[in-house]
Amino acid sequence: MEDISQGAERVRISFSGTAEDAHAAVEGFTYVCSSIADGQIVGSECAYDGCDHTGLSCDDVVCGCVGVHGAAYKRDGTGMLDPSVDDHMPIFECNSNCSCEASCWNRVVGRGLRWKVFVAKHAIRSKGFMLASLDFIPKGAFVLEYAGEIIRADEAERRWEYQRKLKLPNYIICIREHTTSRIFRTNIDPSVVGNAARFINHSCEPNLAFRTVRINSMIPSAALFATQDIPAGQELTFDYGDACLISGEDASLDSRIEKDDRIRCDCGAPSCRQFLPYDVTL
Ligand SMILES: C[S@@+](CC[C@H](N)C(=O)[O-])C[C@H]1O[C@@H](n2cnc3c(N)ncnc32)[C@H](O)[C@@H]1O
Repeated sequence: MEDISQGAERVRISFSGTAEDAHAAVEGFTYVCSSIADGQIVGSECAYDGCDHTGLSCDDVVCGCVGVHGAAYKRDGTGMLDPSVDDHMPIFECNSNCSCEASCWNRVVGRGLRWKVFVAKHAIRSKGFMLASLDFIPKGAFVLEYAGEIIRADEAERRWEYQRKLKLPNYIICIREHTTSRIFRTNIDPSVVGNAARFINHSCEPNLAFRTVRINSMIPSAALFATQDIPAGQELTFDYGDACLISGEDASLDSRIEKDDRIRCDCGAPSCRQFLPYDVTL
């Protein structure tokens, strides 16, 4: 096992395999625990007000954060998503301006990785590396952020075109949040600067799903939560078509692309859609 994590990650991320495999996995990328945005991205400097009740736990009667934005987590301090809350709603966690305790139940993604995960070569060669869990992870738990460079749409398109021409693996995801009046789009590229989430493969029947979580700025963290109980040793997957946080929209994307550009999906799920979802807007 070779450690590829950055010191600030709360749980060690290790690689199982040969030293050569470990080297190949981490070659050419820098480890970060959460996404980084350059100065051109609007909102990266915008910290919002925190709550003010030193030493107390937050509840929606006294907490400004939860009172304004609503609560998504159970209040029992386990960090689990509350299943009764609409899973399309963005999450606002207590942030660095809040005076509540570090153990506040509304701080989950902000506290970082809690489970042990590892990178390994996938048994199916075409899938390259994969990420799997060393721990049992319960349904509703935060697993890890999809961290990388936050880039503008034109830069995402340029990078994607480059990767497509060279037939390189695609790591860029575009998260879309739909409101009644507009769509907020966040492009994340972990190709060169990223964390262990860049090793997560697609599955048409995944065990993780995205939620957008705002902590210290209006730029969301793309946080992956367990959608089912995940036994220790199981591969972690998400649906590449689900980065769009509105149900159903990705279904139309496959029919609008060139046949040559499609990557055959080897997820092996009974409902496999045969090709990896593809975002034509990149
Ligand atoms: C975000 S990367 C995932 C990590 C990648 N396997 C690696 O070795 O770094 C996405 C790439 O992994 C491969 N991939 C992911 N899921 C796959 C699947 N279900 N079937 C086949 N290839 C897959 C494709 O090459 C895709 O472009």
